Amino acid sequence: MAKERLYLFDTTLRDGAQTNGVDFTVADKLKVMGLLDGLGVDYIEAGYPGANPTDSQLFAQSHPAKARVTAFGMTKRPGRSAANDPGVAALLEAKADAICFVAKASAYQVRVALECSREDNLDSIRDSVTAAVAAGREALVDCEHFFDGFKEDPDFALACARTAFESGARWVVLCDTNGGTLPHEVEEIVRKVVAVVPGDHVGIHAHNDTEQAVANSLAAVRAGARQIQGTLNGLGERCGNANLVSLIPTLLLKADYADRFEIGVDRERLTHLAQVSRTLDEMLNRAPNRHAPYVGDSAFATKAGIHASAILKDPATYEHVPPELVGNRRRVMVSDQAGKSNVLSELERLGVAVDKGDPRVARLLDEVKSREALGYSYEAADASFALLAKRMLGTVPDFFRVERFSVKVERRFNAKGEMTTVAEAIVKVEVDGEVLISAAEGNGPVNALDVALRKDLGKYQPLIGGLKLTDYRVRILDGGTEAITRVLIESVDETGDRWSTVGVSPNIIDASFQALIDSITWKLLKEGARA
Ligand SMILES: CC(=O)SCCNC(=O)CCNC(=O)[C@H](O)C(C)(C)COP(=O)(O)OP(=O)(O)OC[C@H]1O[C@@H](n2cnc3c(N)ncnc32)[C@H](O)[C@@H]1OP(=O)(O)O
Ligand SMILES: CC(=O)C(=O)O
Repeated sequence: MAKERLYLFDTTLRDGAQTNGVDFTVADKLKVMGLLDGLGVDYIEAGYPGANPTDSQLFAQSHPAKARVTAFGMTKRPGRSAANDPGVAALLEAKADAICFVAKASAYQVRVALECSREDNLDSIRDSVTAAVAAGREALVDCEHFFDGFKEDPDFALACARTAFESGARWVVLCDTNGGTLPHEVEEIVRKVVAVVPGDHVGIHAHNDTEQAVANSLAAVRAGARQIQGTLNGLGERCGNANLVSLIPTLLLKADYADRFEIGVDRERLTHLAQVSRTLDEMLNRAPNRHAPYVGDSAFATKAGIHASAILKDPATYEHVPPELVGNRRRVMVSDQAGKSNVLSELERLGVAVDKGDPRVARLLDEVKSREALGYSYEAADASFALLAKRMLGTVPDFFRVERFSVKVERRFNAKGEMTTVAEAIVKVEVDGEVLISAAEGNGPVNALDVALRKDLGKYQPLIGGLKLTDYRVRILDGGTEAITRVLIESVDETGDRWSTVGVSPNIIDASFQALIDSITWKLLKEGARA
């Protein structure tokens, strides 16, 4: 049986731009358009020409893309014709393949927000769509508040949808604008709409206010809608829009959808999905959601020993799809929830071949569990675990020995007479029988200690030149005076490799020192340094 075509409409650059804290530049938008086009979405809603200088500038140039570049804006205002409406004029002038008009589809919204009559609203839809089609553009109508409007007055909501379709709109998009509609309601209402407007002209635009935007989009498809609007990483107003990064793999990998529908994204492009998702987060300076379905760091990670044991026999035992299909990877972590299988898997990743029956595996696992009881966390500190494992297997040389360190924090007047806080550290290390003393200042005690430690490591100095600290996290594990501090440090080197190390102590400087020493030692081991 021939598959039906399902269209993907991305609004990362329009509804996504309405996300609290998100602010795209023209350059950002062009980059995201490239990512989306590479992925294979059908429509890219790039912004709202006339609403702000960024979007006006963006739509002043044409965009050679396989996807249909779409300009968003409202229908003409009541009381004037489309030909006399500056908002509609900006849309018609925009260099775009398609125009998506937003129009109210709720009698209540028409009365309260637009303060016009129902007939005026229908006229705005009719006149605006007709003008866009006459100008040779593909027209879409986002029927705002459609589901709430339908519950209140189905005839008026349907009249809005029908007017859009009969005026020439290629797509009539049903919007759950306030995001409160549930999947069973969406399914029921969309079935009624497709009896009036053919399903291959109906789209769904779901918001995530009850965390069901993805489920609502799938419900609409089951009921007959054939366009899904959504955003990368679920960006969007308030709680966001339907997340295309979750929807795309579901449509391609789950039989109920994959067997019936074809989308513009193919299995090869799907392998870039995790990268696309991370690139957007990086551009927006947002920490990626570790628990994001399909693409998050934890999406295919397991801590539990029982799971790890089965995964090593066959990954399908605990994975709903293979991670490589979406460009993600499997992670088997070592922690206090682990069994020997977790340790073996991690050792294999580190290139260490050990037999499951080797008593050192059980000893290493016991050591990890006792240390985790003291506050260490190895699942978040891959390099510290690797060092612990390699030490127990006897393969870590003593590259250097820190004989002593001191750190001083002083608040004093500087030369300009301003009060400043200065941190200074002195470190005495022995490398190959040679004693080296380094002193450094820093913007805080840990920074001063880090700089002093890495200032002179004798013969190893050329190997650690590109090492940098990129993240420093502190967690106090017990309250009160018995508090234990856990420090997690992330480091990066000149090759872009990243690793994390951990230190635990009642004293924050001491905990930081342990994590710093592990980081340097891991770098030397990675470089193949010899003692
Ligand atoms: C559900 C959604 O996400 S819809 C998308 C919403 N996105 C945005 O609003 C982002 C971009 N918007 C903007 O930059 C500005 O709102 C602009 C430039 C579009 C308009 O700005 P202003 O002219 O100052 O109007 P303002 O934003 O205060 O109010 C919106 C006006 O549009 C009217 N309006 C709202 N929807 C529609 C519609 N579908 N058709 C016609 N008019 C509409 C409102 O009634 C209101 O009219 P009023 O000024 O007579 O009260
Ligand atoms: C159009 C739109 O973004 C909405 O109704 O949610």
